[in-house]
Amino acid sequence: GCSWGYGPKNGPDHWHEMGFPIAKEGARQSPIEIKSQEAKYDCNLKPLNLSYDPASSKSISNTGVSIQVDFDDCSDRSVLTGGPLCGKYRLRQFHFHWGACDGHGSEHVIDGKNFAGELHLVHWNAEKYSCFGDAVKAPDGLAVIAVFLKVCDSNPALQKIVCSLECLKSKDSKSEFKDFSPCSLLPSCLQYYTYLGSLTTPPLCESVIWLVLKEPVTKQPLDCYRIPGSS
Ligand SMILES: CN[C@H]1CN(c2cccc(OC)c2)S(=O)(=O)c2sc(S(N)(=O)=O)cc21
Ligand SMILES: [Zn+2]
Repeated sequence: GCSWGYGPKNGPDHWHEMGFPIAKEGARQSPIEIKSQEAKYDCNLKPLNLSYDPASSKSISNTGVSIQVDFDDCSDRSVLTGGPLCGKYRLRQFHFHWGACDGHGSEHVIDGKNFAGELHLVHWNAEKYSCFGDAVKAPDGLAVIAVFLKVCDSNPALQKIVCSLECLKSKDSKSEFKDFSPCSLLPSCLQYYTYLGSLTTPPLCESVIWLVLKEPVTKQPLDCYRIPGSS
């Protein structure tokens, strides 16, 4: 069909001919390969400051291309400030990218290293833009924290997410997902690389300030959950 995904006929190499020319013509397309030796230290950058209210988590859903947890972003309940950011960015959702095997799955690559998966925490600049739809079209509209995921035997924080996958086997299924603190998914060290990029999926808008954490977290195998309809 006409919907994009990650298969041989609808994957990233086809997105430019599926209505998203920016995939080929864009100036700041993500993901990128980060070469740590080429990164420059910037003394003007501040530490990331996360203030998340677990009560603002709402639901978990199978979007057909990912597993996503949505948050109440009608007020400043869960916000990101600091780093390179001007103003407060509200947490809207987090979601995952992973592969069919543990050797690959992350979108960003650091010094040639692929990780088993990657967690994205998506925030939008609610100080400057009146709604998410406006922010996603602006060059400083979104800030996404990327966290690399490694395979391990167990990760209690992820356990709650994996357990809820049982009833999310079909595309567009959704269930309630309350009192979850995204901080539990983050590594202890919040050192990061930052660059100006885009959404890594259609519509590939060039509106993301990327914050890629240097330290990965460990996750249990998610590859037993293939997202239906994504290939
Ligand atoms: C399907 N995936 C995207 C969904 N989005 C979306 C939803 C509605 C409208 C819209 O543009 C008008 C974009 S999104 O902005 O939440 C994000 S963030 C992101 S990633 N992997 O770069 O972190 C991918 C997507
Ligand atoms: Zn993502």
